[in-house]
Amino acid sequence: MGLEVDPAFVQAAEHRPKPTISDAGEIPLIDLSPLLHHPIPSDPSDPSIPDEISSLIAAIGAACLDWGFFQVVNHGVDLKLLERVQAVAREFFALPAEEKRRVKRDEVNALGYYDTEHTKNVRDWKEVFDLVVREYESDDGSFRLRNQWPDHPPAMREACEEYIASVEKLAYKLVELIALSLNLPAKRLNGYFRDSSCFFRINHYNPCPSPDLVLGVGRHKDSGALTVLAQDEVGGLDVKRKSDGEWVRVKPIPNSYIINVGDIIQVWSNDKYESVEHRASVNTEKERFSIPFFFSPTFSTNVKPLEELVSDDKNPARYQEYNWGHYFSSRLSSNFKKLDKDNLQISHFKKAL
Ligand SMILES: O=C(O)CCC(=O)C(=O)O
Ligand SMILES: [Fe+2]
Repeated sequence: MGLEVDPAFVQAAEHRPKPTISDAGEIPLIDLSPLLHHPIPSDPSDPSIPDEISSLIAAIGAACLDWGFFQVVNHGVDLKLLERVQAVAREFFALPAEEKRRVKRDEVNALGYYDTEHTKNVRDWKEVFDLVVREYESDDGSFRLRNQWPDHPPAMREACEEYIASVEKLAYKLVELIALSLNLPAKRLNGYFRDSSCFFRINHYNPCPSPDLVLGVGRHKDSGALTVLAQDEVGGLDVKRKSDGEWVRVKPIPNSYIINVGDIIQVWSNDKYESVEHRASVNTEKERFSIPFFFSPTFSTNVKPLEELVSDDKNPARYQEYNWGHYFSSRLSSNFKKLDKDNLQISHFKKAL
């Protein structure tokens, strides 16, 4: 295949997707149906926890430990809500470019439509629509998160808001199960999300003449606490398998969500649950949509390893505290355009032990 794309999209040779990708060794598939019959227990050491729930907590703990990624079914989010978002997404991205650009992100307001995002300073083969649950403006007015709703399709706002309300409930359940798997009270982490900075995105990947040279989203780790991702039937999400560093394609499963641990859970758990690199590959034939919900704490949160999970002698804290709001705004400004420097990573807060 020749160079049929703008060089701004072309990945360095070592980061290009291989023509064949392993679909062996799939990420764990977890059935959340025990939650339909039992409440989430509050205390991990409660002797009356039903076996079904203990097994579920153990499966989530093992998936976080071994993969940092898993898929869930019987998750309680009504499929119709997702289908409505998929329908409005299809309509929105099919609009003429000038129509989409009327709600375009800019240097101050980071929300709306955007088609020139960079991951690690290489342009992504994608266009996105971003919104937040809670709007925000920095004290000096230099950074703003203000939702921009297009005139078309008119149902976009309602479809997104209803979907997000339901996915947020799922995210809380998962955070509680993850807390229990770390032997913490179920609601140990909930307070951080009270005025959460949740971020919602619709990714649209057009077919590409050179899928061997570009990526829909370059390799990255999600910087929030937990991501709840819906992908369509096309497939293209690749996860870096922890056991051997190989890229593995995540097979689309109807009516499932892909869950991954973000950098904040990695820091809270003092590296027990690692945030794992992933990317989106594209193809020559089919457009693809993916819809991540990034569940993240209040911007004022100072993120550091949880005190209950560290001990000065055996397991000292591996990170210095960092402020989530500063981190988030720095990451957002680094994906706005190509820069000459690397973006902020949690490794910058790693302590020399
Ligand atoms: O498209 C996908 O499957 C992954 C998207 C992703 O990783 C992201 O938006 O952070
Ligand atoms: Fe991601």
